Amino acid sequence: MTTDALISATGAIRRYGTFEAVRGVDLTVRRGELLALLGTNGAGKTSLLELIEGLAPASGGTVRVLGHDPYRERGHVIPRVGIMLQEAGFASDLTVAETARMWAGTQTAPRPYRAALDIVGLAHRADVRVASLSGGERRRLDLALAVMGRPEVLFLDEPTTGLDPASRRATWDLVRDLLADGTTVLLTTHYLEEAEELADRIAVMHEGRIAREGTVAQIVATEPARVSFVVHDGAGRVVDVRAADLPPLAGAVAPPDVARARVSVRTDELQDDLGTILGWAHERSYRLAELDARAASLEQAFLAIAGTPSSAAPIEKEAAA
Ligand SMILES: Nc1ncnc2c1ncn2[C@@H]1O[C@H](COP(=O)(O)OP(=O)(O)OP(=O)(O)O)[C@@H](O)[C@H]1O
Repeated sequence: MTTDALISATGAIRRYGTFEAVRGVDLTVRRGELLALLGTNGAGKTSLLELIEGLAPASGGTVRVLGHDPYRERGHVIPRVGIMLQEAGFASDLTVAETARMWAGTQTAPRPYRAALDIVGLAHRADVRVASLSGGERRRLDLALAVMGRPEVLFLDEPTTGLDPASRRATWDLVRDLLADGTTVLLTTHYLEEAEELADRIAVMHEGRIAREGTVAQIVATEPARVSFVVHDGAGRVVDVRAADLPPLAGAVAPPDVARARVSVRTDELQDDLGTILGWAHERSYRLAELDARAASLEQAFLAIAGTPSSAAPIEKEAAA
């Protein structure tokens, strides 16, 4: 993977009337990587994606795809990108094969249309009318069309919504194959597992801004780890421990919580504080039953970002500008 950016947004803004849905976003997707754009409903993902796909002009800032303005220089960009929108408008009275063949006719150097249907597992439905496809099969037809022209850059807007687990995994395998072939992918999804499986980097959008960006490890590192346990004595009886009985924990972000004998600690220093707790238990010949120590999950980090109220300062700054 080289470091050149095939997609970049700098201070990108999208307004609907006076409402600013995208509030000065900086984003880069490098050649050959997959960036997953996450965010709560209404965070501005689709509004941003549409700027990058060239479907709408930016109200401010700069957007570049393959070195071009995707809206004003659409003719340079479109032949080199594949777009899988959330809702595709197929002619429902055409068959799958007719739809694919027609789409292939619009591409510069398409895959054979049957090969495109084959890689999404839809070849056996070639003669079925689009109107008769299931929701998941339509999604796969969308994907077949998006990859038909062997795009350098692929936009996937919630590609596995409505797919069963097996089809979802098959789609992930296909995306991995495309990445291995050097395709650059910008993906939006509400499935955190999908982002963890596929993404080189993740950007979490919140209220029109990129709230956090990085690898999964970098994003979860910003959230405290958790340790929880129930203290037993040597005879296996539950010991009624209080928070004040525990040793000082250097990384604890809040006092330990004790609920129905289960002690929970949130800490920024998992290894050190776990060592302290184990030493404390050992000295007292306690057993730590149901001991669970784990780093933060992507879901935890996501929920923490989603629960953050609108960052007042930057918005006020914009209003004053
Ligand atoms: N055409 C429009 N006119 C006015 N407001 C709009 C328009 N399209 C979107 N919005 C608003 O802009 C904000 C961002 O919407 P957007 O669809 O980009 O969010 P999203 O992150 O893609 O959400 P979801 O996950 O629900 O698809 C929302 O508050 C939405 O109501």
